[in-house]
Amino acid sequence: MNILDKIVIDKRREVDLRKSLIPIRQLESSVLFERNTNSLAQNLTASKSGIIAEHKRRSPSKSVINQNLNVQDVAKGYEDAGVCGMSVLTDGKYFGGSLDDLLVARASCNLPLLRKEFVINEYQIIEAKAYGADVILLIAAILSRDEIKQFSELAKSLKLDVLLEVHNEEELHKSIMPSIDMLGVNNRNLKTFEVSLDISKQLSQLIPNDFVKVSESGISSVEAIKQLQPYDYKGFLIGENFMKTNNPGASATTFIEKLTEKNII
Ligand SMILES: O=C(O)c1ccccc1NCC(=O)[C@H](O)[C@H](O)COP(=O)(O)O
Repeated sequence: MNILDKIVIDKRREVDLRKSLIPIRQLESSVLFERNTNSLAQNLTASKSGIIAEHKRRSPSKSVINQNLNVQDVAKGYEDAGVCGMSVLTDGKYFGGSLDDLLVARASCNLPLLRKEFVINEYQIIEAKAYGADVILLIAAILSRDEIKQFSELAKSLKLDVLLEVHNEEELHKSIMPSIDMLGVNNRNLKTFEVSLDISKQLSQLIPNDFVKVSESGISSVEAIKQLQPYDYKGFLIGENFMKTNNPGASATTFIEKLTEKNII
């Protein structure tokens, strides 16, 4: 069994447990549920750098990345760096994240926040809103077309942006629908962990222009952004490259400065 299948099996158990502990009506009565959300898609369209910076302690492909930081400092640092949005991993077992991380990030900055999660149930979308997210991730590899439609329409009804993630042509074709705001191409194969920017390059021409294009994973230099820009990507999701340093915010600042110095943006 590949890692993605394992994550989904664990996630189904986890969501059933969470549902039994905190009913939907309780999530819907939280203060943050009433909050006006910020659009990441709009920020990316207006931005030059397009950086979405991630909070990621560990991952199945790299094991430990950084366990010594606090979410508040990371969120403030990313905001000061001028990134367009922040991605917060909320999976505990495989990434060391939590919904509390999302809550702390929400309290620490005004950036649009992406709940980076393996969404397999509507409940997780209501949770995302209740814990301060502005955007949800839907991963085509683990969802049917009907689920993508149902989940993205629910997210839109809650005024959340939807980032739909694909890794190949088949996933892309099953996912195109009006309730998606951004199409993310993951350069990492989530089953084998192989990473290649060529995936973003190959799939870009198949993505209709009505979607904001985001390239995700394996971006570790400004040269990678330079390579991807001709393919019309407006967003670049970067995790490990910032999180492996002692100060991810400073690292994001330097990265954006380099993009300007080298006339990439
Ligand atoms: O990062 C992993 O090892 C991973 C494994 C299995 C499923 C998802 C995984 N990562 C989620 C992500 O999409 C990345 O955290 C994100 O794109 C940032 O990637 P990177 O800049 O390479 O840290």
